[in-house]
Amino acid sequence: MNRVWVTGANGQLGRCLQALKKEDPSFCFTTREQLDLRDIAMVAQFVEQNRIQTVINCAAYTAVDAAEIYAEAAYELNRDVVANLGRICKRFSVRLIHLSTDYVFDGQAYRPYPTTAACGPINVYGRSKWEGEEALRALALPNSLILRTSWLYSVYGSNFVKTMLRLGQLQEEVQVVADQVGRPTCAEDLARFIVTQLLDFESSQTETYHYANAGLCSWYDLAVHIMQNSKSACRVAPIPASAYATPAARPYYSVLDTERTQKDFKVRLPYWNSSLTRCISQLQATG
Ligand SMILES: NC(=O)C1=CN([C@@H]2O[C@H](COP(=O)(O)OP(=O)(O)OC[C@H]3O[C@@H](n4cnc5c(N)ncnc54)[C@H](OP(=O)(O)O)[C@@H]3O)[C@@H](O)[C@H]2O)C=CC1
Ligand SMILES: Cc1cn([C@H]2C[C@H](O)[C@@H](COP(=O)(O)OP(=O)(O)O[C@H]3O[C@@H](C)C(=O)[C@@H](O)[C@H]3O)O2)c(=O)[nH]c1=O
Repeated sequence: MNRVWVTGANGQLGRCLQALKKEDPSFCFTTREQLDLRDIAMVAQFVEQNRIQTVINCAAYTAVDAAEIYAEAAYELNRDVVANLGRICKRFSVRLIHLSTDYVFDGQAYRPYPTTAACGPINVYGRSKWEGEEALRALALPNSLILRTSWLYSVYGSNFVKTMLRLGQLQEEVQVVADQVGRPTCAEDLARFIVTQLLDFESSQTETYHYANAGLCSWYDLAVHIMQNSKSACRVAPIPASAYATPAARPYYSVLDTERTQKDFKVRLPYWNSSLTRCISQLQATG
């Protein structure tokens, strides 16, 4: 039995993985309250005592704007904790599936970023995630991978889709940035990909893959789709990022090239708009 440990179990992806695997006795899930990953001794003990063979690290500091102010906390979780987790995985010969982000890129490209493209994060969150990636690559963990994804949403937690649904009920108009483009990704699709494709992944070192839903759009396009699908009368007005001040800069173009993933795992990636329509229906059905 492959003993799998999912960290960040209360997060969006963690909860999607729970929805798929909670009843599977080979899986265990921990929240921050149950096991704070900053406690290295506890992490090592947990891995050893539970004879963990695979870790899916969904825990992260994901508050992009807050990271600009609380940079230390972001680096602690996204870089230092990841490096420690990697060392523990190496010591106990554990496979690590680590999640990362499109925000490791600078957004100046004009075609999708392959996994081999140079990174150049433009905010603290992106830099802290990238430094976490680099720490893992330096460890060269066998059978392990860094899985970058982008613009995650789900029925759980807070995300752009749920924010727009809420604003769509409250406001007559919402202004949304139209010059930042990416690939919205349904966390449920991602969770399914992880459990069906990655648990017996083999490699001699830590590999990098991209998983995102197919197609691409701007935040504005995404908001329009959300309002239309939820039958909201709220107007969506396109604005440039320069007109929407945020503490963190966001990349203009952070489209992940998923070709390597499609080729190596022989998978087709669902289109962002069909997965999004399904998620909106789920959210509306549950009120
Ligand atoms: N959200 C997105 O749009 C994207 C996310 N990603 C990456 O995907 C992964 C999953 O993201 P997502 O599910 O959205 O993230 P969430 O922010 O929803 O979940 C992260 C989880 O990490 C937990 N956590 C925070 N600090 C600690 C700690 N010290 N010890 C243990 N757990 C801790 C949080 O616990 P608590 O609930 O108690 O705060 C939270 O449940 C992350 O690596 C993220 O960087 C990549 C691209 C896009
Ligand atoms: C709420 C709102 C946001 N925006 C803009 C701000 C920003 O440019 C863009 C997205 O804003 P958010 O803060 O929701 O999304 P953000 O936190 O930037 O999302 C990112 O999260 C991290 C964790 C990732 O890894 C990324 O892949 C990405 O998903 O939309 C508007 O233009 N109008 C609005 O009313």
